[in-house]
Amino acid sequence: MPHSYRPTGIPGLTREMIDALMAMFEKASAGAIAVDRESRITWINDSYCRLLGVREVDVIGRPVRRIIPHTRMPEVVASGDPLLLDIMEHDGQQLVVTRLPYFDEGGVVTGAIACILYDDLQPLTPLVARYRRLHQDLQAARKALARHARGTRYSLSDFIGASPAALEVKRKARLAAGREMPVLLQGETGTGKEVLAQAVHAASTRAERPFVAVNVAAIPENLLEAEFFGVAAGAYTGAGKNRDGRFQLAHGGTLFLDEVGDMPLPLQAKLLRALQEGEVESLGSNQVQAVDVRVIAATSRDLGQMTSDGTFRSDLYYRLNVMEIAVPPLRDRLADLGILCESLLADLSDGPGLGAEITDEALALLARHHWPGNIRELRNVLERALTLNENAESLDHEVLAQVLPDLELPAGTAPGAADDPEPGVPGRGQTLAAAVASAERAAIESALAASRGNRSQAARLLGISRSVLYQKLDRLS
Ligand SMILES: Nc1ncnc2c1ncn2[C@@H]1O[C@H](COP(=O)(O)OP(=O)(O)OP(=O)(O)O)[C@@H](O)[C@H]1O
Repeated sequence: MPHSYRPTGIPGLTREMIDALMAMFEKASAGAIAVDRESRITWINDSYCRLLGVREVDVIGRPVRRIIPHTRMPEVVASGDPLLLDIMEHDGQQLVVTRLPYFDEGGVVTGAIACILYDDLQPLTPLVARYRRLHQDLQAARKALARHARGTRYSLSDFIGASPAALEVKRKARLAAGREMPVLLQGETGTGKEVLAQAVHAASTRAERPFVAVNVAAIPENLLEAEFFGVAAGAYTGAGKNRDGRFQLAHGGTLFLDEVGDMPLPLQAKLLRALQEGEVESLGSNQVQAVDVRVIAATSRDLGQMTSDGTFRSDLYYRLNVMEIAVPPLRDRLADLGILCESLLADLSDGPGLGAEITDEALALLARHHWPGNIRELRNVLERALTLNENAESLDHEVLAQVLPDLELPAGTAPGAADDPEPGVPGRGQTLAAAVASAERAAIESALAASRGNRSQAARLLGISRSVLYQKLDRLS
């Protein structure tokens, strides 16, 4: 066997030094053993003999592996490197061991010594438990980082709900994740379409690739094409270099087309071509680029009706609608109100078990609201209630009655309303910015309620463009 050398200048332990340490090993360890350069046993103490169930005379001179099959002493002899801490299995028992090589005067490995630090892992339980916890935290942090890197925050467990309607949505989402087909998510604003799109991506084989979201309604019409397909250098004044569109950015991954029903007809034709051919052409370029993109589209509008009206291409509709997931409005799954509130309150207070609970009367009050803004609106309502009720342990119906837009509640159901500010009217002690934000929020929610969640109509009622309404909704969520 080739013998290892200690690099010159770095003294190793000599047999003499080991002999001096032997007495300590004898006493402190649950067993100690030494081997020569051929990994034959040269010395073994009584406690190790007892542990192995052998007699010293029977093992001296024998290859150590014959007596202790899982020992790594031969490795230490061969490499000259110590194995300071290791767990070795022997006869179903786990032993914590340390192994050190020793050297002659010339720095050549002449053997190794091993001793058992613990023959019972019990004293190490707190350490092992701590290690496990740290390991789990590390895994969770790695996952969160990976999600962040690929642009998703949600997985399927973030779609909260246990009602039959919610379970059906999750079942379909799981099915969609296992296939490559396009998915169309149909549902009102704030029902969780983006949560689902991200969850489908995160559970699909494309999970490690990009997730790129584009809200068609939020982008001014004249910029949509460049946003989707990119711009070639010199395409127009100011286009200094090539700029990738969302399609190119999503290559290999998933493109989430939110509010696809708001796409102008000419762009629908280009989108259809990109999906059919798997290639795109940047604005101002005459070259096509191959793209491999899975599309998940979402809409709050009735695309079927739009195809009959001629405002949405039926060929594109069939292309996108290979698998449809109808996401129910909150009012149709009120059974989920309790767990939704629990989860949203935990989220708003930075962790489960922290923050306020919600009383049964408060839940009953919430169940009477129509929820035009769905879960986004529920989240906002709870957030405002928490602000009003900062130090209380539970949110009761009185607090919630103050923050629910009264439009959607029968008259007289807001106890204490006489003392409260009108919706949209600043409360005492509010800053101007907070008062303006709260008035704006109330106006938007009222408009959404009046238009039953139809955002184009709500934007008209508010006298703003759809894209401005979307920007405001984004800031509110
Ligand atoms: N089932 C759910 N469980 C927990 N949170 C949800 C759920 N659905 C929606 N949310 C929360 O509600 C907010 C709105 O969700 P999301 O953006 O996915 O809705 P959307 O249907 O895409 O809305 P829009 O059509 O207006 O873009 C987010 O804060 C999201 O976390």
